[in-house]
Amino acid sequence: MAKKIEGFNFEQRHGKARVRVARVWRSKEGRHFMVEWNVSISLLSDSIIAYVDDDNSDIVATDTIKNTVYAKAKECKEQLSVEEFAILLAKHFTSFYRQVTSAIVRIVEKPWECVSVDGQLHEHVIFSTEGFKLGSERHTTEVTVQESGTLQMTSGIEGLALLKTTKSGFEGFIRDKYTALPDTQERMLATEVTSTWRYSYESVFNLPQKPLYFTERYLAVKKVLMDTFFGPPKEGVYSASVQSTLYQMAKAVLGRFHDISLVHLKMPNIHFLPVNLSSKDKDIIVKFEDDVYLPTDEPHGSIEASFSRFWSKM
Ligand SMILES: O=c1[nH]c(=O)c2[nH]c(=O)[nH]c2[nH]1
Repeated sequence: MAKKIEGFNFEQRHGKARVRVARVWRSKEGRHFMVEWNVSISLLSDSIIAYVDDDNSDIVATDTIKNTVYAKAKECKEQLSVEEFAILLAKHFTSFYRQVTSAIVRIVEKPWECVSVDGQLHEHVIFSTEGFKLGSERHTTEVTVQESGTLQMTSGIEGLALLKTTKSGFEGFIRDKYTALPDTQERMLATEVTSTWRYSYESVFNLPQKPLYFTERYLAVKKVLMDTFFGPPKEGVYSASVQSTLYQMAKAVLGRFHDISLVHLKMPNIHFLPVNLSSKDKDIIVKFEDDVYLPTDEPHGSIEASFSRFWSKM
């Protein structure tokens, strides 16, 4: 909350950013589960004496904030979702310290996946898994918890790179003296999806109790996003633009998951340029026939949008 000091508005928060922690759980059967989290915490309070009076008596040291991440990871005896861990931390800071009015916890989970050999989990196949390999897309979450227990909660995905080699076109756009792009009904469509979705749970006292509920939700949302991008397995689905595909993806998420009230999608259009090469004397070296492309990182088209239900508070 903004405070007035000496004729100025003043807002403040403090915390620790990028606290890295890994946690392993070992089941009775000898299976290993592991997560690696990168945790950033901000604490909000009404106290400004550290800023204006050189009085640190209301400050939770950021070193203490960091240590709490490890202590709470240790206390979690059962595997839990990244969302649950974020809420657990935020609840701790708002209930343990009278100065703290709300806590914002953001966590990025590194995509360690169990290694499977020939389709089976490695190492004594049934009883034990100790091997992991790094995947690509990352599961994210950000929760804000107030001392009253009021909750705002989003989850998301970063770095979900998707590409299809057909069933994509772009035509009928504005044509003027600067336009060079031809209409096409056949092109490569490539993007790297960043998405966040807001859950409608508004209190820490009113959350699904099923273990790993939010991990399951994350996997289900990812599947809906991907299935909508690619369409049904045999026939696929035609994309008239990144905008249209993005809308279909967002609509599918809101249509499918009743406890998601808002979805934001950022989908850069990563260009694969047709290669046409000819020599100085006009001999054609390479003629593009939807086969040879020049992949590029930049520039890229930038397309993003948010969709929410009418009753959403956002
Ligand atoms: O799907 C697209 N949307 C655009 O807005 C755009 N602009 C462009 O040059 N190519 C594309 N493709």
